[in-house]
Amino acid sequence: MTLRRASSRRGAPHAREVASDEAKRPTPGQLAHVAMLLAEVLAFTQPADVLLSRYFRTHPGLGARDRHVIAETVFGILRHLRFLEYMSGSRAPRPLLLAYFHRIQGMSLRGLAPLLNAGEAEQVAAMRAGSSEQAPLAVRADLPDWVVERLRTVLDEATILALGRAMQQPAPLDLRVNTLKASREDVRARLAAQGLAVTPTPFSPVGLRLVGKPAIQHHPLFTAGVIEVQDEGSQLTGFLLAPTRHERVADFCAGAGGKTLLLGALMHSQGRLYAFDVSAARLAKLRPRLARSGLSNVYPQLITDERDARLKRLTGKFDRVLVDAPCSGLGTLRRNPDLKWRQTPDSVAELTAKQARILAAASRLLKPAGRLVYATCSILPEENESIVENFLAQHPEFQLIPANQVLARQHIALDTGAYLELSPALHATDGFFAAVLERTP
Ligand SMILES: C[S@@+](CC[C@H](N)C(=O)[O-])C[C@H]1O[C@@H](n2cnc3c(N)ncnc32)[C@H](O)[C@@H]1O
Repeated sequence: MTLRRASSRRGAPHAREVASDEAKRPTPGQLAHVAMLLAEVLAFTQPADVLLSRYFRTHPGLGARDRHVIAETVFGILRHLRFLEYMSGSRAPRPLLLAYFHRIQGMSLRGLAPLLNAGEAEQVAAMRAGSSEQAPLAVRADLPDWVVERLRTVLDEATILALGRAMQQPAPLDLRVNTLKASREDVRARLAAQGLAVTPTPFSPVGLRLVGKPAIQHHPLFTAGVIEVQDEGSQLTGFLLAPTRHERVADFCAGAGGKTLLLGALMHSQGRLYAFDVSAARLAKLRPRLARSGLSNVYPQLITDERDARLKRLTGKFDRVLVDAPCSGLGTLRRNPDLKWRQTPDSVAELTAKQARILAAASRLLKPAGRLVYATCSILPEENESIVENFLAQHPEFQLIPANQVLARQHIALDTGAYLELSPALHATDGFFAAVLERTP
């Protein structure tokens, strides 16, 4: 409404609006693909990015522009699903995507008209009138009710709303510079000289942040192992563990090795760094990254689970252990907006039991005075501080070392208190949690 009045005053009724609607308007073909893909995605049986890749493989005729529009629209709808459902009163693909173009993309009814089927103009007109101002907090924050309930135990309403809204924004692309191969400043200067908008990350001393989403995977700096893609929050776990040369270090849940590579570089490729994981497929992805990185101190180890006999033989042998625990991933909604609808209270209950078992098993690897870092990319208190508090209650031989002090010793000016707790609303990182624990000497 406001936009219309403003246009009329400038004496060119709707001209800008029409031009902008035309730029935003998908083709009927693109819209049909979005509706088909959305029907699969909204079943929430598999991750949205997996379904998206499969859809593009089975529709090879789609051009780059089509793929871009389809992917952006599906992810845009997932980011705003709760609000769109509230506005359209439906979870069917067609009303959701019309609500998305009208209420999120700001397309007018007139702009949408060429795409509408019979009866849909009335539906869209009804959506225009609706407001979410009076809606429950969970709708305004675009989060499931059960997540909001749990957040309410530790956060006030305004913080939950800010968090939910920040999670709706796409994440920037954070890079980690492999300091074995180059300095952050050198890499920044090279990327800037190529016209990329790049700035140093505010907290991690080895991070760079890129605006937009340039395809960095084929960049010579990437293929030469000088840069890796890694969120700034993840980078900071390395600085909490702070491994030094000549130590024996374990990355207990190494996966494809995002944090392993950073730890190896902080150790200057010296000492011994064991990368444990239960997934052969994930450890296999670590191999080419290791080859690019130039690290020679990393030993990938496939284990059956946290009770593997090999781990028993290593009891009391490590100086530092990182537990980057399997978690709900609810801190990564900027990248994986479908996760908020794929996780449930039951799946989180299973995860918390596993997290407690893994943390207890990993702690047994430490020498006296050894350091343990427990980290998740979750925002739920039960996966974070509750796990740590229960662990400390059952393991009096460990104590909590304030994360802000550990970071300050490394000249990282980031004070979120005794725990590292990052939020996209405050720190422009994923939602992230980490605690530093030390075994008494
Ligand atoms: C959050 S991901 C790790 C991500 C990885 N650290 C990185 O930075 O790329 C959690 C990992 O824990 C592994 N995992 C699950 N159960 C485990 C267990 N019982 N012991 C060790 N690792 C486990 C999963 O296979 C998964 O790779």
